[in-house]
Amino acid sequence: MAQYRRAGAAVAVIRLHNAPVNALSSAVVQALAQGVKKADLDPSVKAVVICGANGKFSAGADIRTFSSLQPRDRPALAETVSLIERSQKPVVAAIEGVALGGGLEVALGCHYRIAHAQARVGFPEVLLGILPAAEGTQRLPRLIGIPAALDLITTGRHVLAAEALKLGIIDEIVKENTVERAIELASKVSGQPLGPRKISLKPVPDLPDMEAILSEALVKVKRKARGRLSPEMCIQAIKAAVQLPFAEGVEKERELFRFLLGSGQAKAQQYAFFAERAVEKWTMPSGTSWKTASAQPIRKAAVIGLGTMGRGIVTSLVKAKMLVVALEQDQKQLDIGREAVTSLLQWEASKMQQSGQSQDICDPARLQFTLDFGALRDVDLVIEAVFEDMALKKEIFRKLSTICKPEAFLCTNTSALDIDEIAAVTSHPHQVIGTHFFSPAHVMKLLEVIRGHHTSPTTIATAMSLAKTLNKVGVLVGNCFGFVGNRMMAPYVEQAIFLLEEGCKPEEVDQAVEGFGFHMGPFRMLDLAGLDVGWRSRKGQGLTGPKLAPGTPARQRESRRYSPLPDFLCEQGRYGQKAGKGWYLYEKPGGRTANPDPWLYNFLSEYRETHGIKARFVDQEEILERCLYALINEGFQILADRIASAPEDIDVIYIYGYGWPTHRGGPMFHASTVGLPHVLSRLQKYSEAHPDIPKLQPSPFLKKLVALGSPPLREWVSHVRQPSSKL
Ligand SMILES: CC/C=C\C/C=C/C(=O)SCCNC(=O)CCNC(=O)[C@H](O)C(C)(C)COP(=O)(O)OP(=O)(O)OC[C@H]1O[C@@H](n2cnc3c(N)ncnc32)[C@H](O)[C@@H]1OP(=O)(O)O
Repeated sequence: MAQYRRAGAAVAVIRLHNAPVNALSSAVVQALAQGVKKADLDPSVKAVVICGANGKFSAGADIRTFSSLQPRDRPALAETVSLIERSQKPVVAAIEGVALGGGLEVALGCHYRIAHAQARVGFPEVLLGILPAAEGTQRLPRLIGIPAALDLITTGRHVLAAEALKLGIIDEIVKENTVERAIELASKVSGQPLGPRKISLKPVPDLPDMEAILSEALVKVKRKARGRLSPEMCIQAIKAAVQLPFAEGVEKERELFRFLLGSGQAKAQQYAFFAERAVEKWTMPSGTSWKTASAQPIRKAAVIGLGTMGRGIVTSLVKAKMLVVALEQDQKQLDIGREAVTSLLQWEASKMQQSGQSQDICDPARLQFTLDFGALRDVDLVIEAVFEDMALKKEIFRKLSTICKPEAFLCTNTSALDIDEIAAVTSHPHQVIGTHFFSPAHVMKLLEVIRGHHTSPTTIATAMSLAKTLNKVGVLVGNCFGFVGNRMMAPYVEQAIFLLEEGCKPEEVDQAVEGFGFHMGPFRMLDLAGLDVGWRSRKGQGLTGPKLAPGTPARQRESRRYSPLPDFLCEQGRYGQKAGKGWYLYEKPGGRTANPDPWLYNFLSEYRETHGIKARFVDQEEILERCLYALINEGFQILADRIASAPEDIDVIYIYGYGWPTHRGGPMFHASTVGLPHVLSRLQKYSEAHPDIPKLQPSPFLKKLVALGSPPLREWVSHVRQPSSKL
């Protein structure tokens, strides 16, 4: 838990030990405190070094134990940090790997801090719905001043050693032998006065406009937080550091921590933290899993199509230091794509420079632009990113199947199309897989990885490992129309549009959803994505356009309710932001400010009149419930169909791909929080009111879970019916 040893005659070294990240469990904290006391009592020890095993200082408090923390208790970690600072002998932190959260708080209790050049420090607690509660909100402002402390504590961002040195968090950077150098420093400073090294005794550096800085910070975090409490509480704690003596500031910090810990938000954010890690450990319905499948190395990759998606994918691959071949169909498109990728890479390089990272990502030698399919002969993996046209995709995969080396992995970037149909045209269907990137692909963290019927475990492992290499979260899902993300999105968008028919305005629906915490409501999202995308898909499905049977009622498709509203908008060229008009009006084509549009109000009134719909007032509760519960209901069906192997998969997809607010933990977590019987009863009510909307009819799996007494979320999949044996 914490090893105590002597280094040379006069230095004691305490090494934190709790694989894999030296989380500060109560046993580790206790052992650390014992080590510090032992060193203090031993007259032959003149100085102490604290370090971590396996090249990591510590990733902070053990998050798994938070649910059992008694909010009334003074955190033992805070006691220990204070004990370290009170030590009569100099204590030096030797930081390798990470010092995060409680790990950094331990380091701030030390009198000196040395870090390896690759080490990262930070206070990510805000991302877990809490705040640094081992006196971190009181020490950091004293050490680095209010503006920098506000930035680090309210964003949770990690900083590299170089930036930490600049900020004054650490005293020295070393390229190797961090612990040895710390031992040297400890020996050198032993006997020197410790008072000036105790951060708690320092005043917070004063600034003339302190009040204004704090108020501005509050306005900024409130605007960004979308209902998340922890950033605001972090500011209150930092304010206490400015206004109160250290001990009273610590009391305030504790009070705010207790409040946050007891809030549902902390639970949701911590669930999301572990869900993100759980999805890496994928399992197929056959039982094959990450444990047995091994990924193949990818050194050289190709991207076909340099539209918005392709450009982002190329940028991601180049950033991950791969060799990349970028292919287009004609010179003009290739030149446009090359220019766009170059400017994306320059932008990325400048961002990396600002954060002190090396920026050698733009090395042109690693990136080849071509019109020639022959250049794909030696690539390890191809990502096809042309637009959503099955015939085109099949033509490309047929070609790839003959040109690429037999062991190459063939990925299709699609948001809905059938992976098996694409794989069927190749000679190696087991090496074909869906990789659904989200736009912009070099920014968005989600990668939906879709296994086809024949996709091999090695192909899956390779695609999941690619996600990690690209610094994305890969989630493995099954093959069905829309997979997980878009399949659940469809009933949500459908409800939003039905609500317009019934009397809402787009901004009313968006406000309700944004008030819940989404970054964007459904109509702003549709305008951003482009209304023509859905229109093309509906035409493809024969729901509208030339394939629609003559005489089909305008608002009905196969006895189900259908709204032609988005089709009408597209017929008018209202494709959304890019056209300057869609569900909203924009200042110009490509403009970003969504303004309510009187034309649309008239259009909606006329539409209702034509179809004999009497507009009614719909309250916020109904708007939210119909949109969100329709989406959640589909999530239960997806679990029952084994398209997602666990609720965590769905939640991670929604948090990282669709802007579901993290402090609500994802749709399935949200359902478990509001209670499955509640979700069921609301769906029953709405489906009775709208019997022609099948997506409001409660999923049989949801009903089953309620009948079973609503077991906790982690038990849900054990109640999914196993496919019947073929024997
Ligand atoms: C009592 C309260 C008093 C004071 C307040 C202090 C609060 C805190 O300190 S809260 C914790 C703050 N720290 C963090 O938020 C860091 C969280 N961890 C990470 O960001 C990353 O894990 C990492 C950067 C440290 C390492 O990343 P990577 O190498 O990609 O590994 P993984 O993320 O897959 O993690 C490996 C493994 O470790 C588990 N884990 C990581 N951190 C913690 C932790 N703080 N507590 C418990 N467990 C942790 C993680 O879940 C992985 O395990 P599983 O694969 O089994 O899930």
